[in-house]
Amino acid sequence: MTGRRYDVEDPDSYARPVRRTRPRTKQRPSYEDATIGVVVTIDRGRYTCLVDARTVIAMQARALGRKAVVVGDRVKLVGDVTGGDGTLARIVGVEERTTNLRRTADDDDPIERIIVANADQLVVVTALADPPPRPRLVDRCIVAAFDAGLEPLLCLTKGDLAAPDELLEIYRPLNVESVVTQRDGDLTALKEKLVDRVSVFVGHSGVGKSTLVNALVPDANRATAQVSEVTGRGRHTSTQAFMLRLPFGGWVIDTPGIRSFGLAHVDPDSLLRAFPDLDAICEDCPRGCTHTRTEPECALDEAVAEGRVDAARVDSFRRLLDSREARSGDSHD
Ligand SMILES: Nc1nc2c(ncn2[C@@H]2O[C@H](COP(=O)(O)OP(=O)(O)OP(=O)(O)O)[C@@H](O)[C@H]2O)c(=O)[nH]1
Ligand SMILES: [Zn+2]
Repeated sequence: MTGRRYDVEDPDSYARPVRRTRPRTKQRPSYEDATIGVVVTIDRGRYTCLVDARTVIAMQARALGRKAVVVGDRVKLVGDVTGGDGTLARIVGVEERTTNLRRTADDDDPIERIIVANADQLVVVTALADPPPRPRLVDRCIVAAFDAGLEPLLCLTKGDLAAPDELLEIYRPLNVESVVTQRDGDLTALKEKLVDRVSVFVGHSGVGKSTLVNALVPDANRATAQVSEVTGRGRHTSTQAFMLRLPFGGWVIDTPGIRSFGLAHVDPDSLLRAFPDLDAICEDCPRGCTHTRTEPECALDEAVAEGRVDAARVDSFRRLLDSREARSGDSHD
C-alpha cells in the first residue's frame, strides 16, 4: 500500500505541545515559519496543495480540530513541504476566506457544506440545446452565487445548435453577464471574463463543461492524472472539485461532483445585497418583509406602481427568491 510511507513520521508531532507545564494558550506553536499553499483538490483525507509551482500533498494536523478545509483555501503548511516523492506535509491553519460558496443540506447529503473558498466568479454552464436549458437550475445557481458574494456569469454552450436570444432575454433584467461559446470556437470573450480571477464552473452533465475546461486549460487532464499518481490513490474519480491554473492568468475550479445547490440557508436580505437598487427601495418595507410576491406591503410593489423601478427586474428578483424552495428535479443529473 503506497499510503504506508506517509505513516513513518507521526503527522501530529508538530501539533503536540512541547512543555505541558505552560498555560494551554501558550503551548500552541505559532507556525511563523509555515509555508502558504492553495488547496487544489481533496481526495480521502489527502489535500493537494500548490506552493508556488510545486505540488505538495498534505493532511490535516490534529491541531486544526474539525475545521473543514476546502478547495480554494489558503492553508499554512508545516513539515516536509518539498513536494518530493512520498512526502507529506501537515495543514496547521486556514487563512481567512474572502468568499464561501456553500450548499444547504439536502436529501443526498445531510450536512451544510462549504464547497469552495475564495472564488470570485460562478460560471453557470448551460447548453443552448442538447440537453435543453433548465432555467430553474440556472436561477438556483445564480442565487447561490449572489448569496456567496460571487459574480455569476452565464456561459451558454453549443452556440452552433441554437440561438441564445430567448434565454438571454430571461436574464436581461438581472444584468447577469453572459458569453456564448461553441466547441472549437473562439473563446476570447470567455477568456476576458476569466483572466486573473478565480472562477468556479458548474453545470449539469452533457452541457459541455469538460470540453470547455479542456479548451481553456490544455493540460487539464494531465494535471488531474498527475495528482492521482502523486497521492497514490488510483485514478482521479472526478467527483471532487479541482482547481486549475489558467495559462493566461487566473484559475478555474471544475466541480464534477456538485449535483445540486441546496438553498434553504439563503435569506432574502443576503440576495438583496446583490441588487443595490432594489435594496434601497426595500428600506421602506415593513420589518421582516421577505419581499416575495405574497407580501402585502412590500415596498417593491409600490415602486413598480410608481414607475420607479422596472417591473421585469422586480419579477426576476422574485423569481430568484422563489427558486430557493426545493423541488424535485433540482439535481443537475
Ligand atoms: N454541438 C456541440 N456539441 C458540443 C459542444 N460542446 C460539447 N459538445 C458535445 O456535448 C457532449 C458533452 O460534452 P462534455 O464536454 O463531455 O460535457 P460535460 O458537461 O462535461 O458532461 P459530463 O462529462 O457528463 O459532466 C459531447 O459529446 C461533446 O462533444 C458544442 O459547442 N456544440
Ligand atoms: Zn419587501
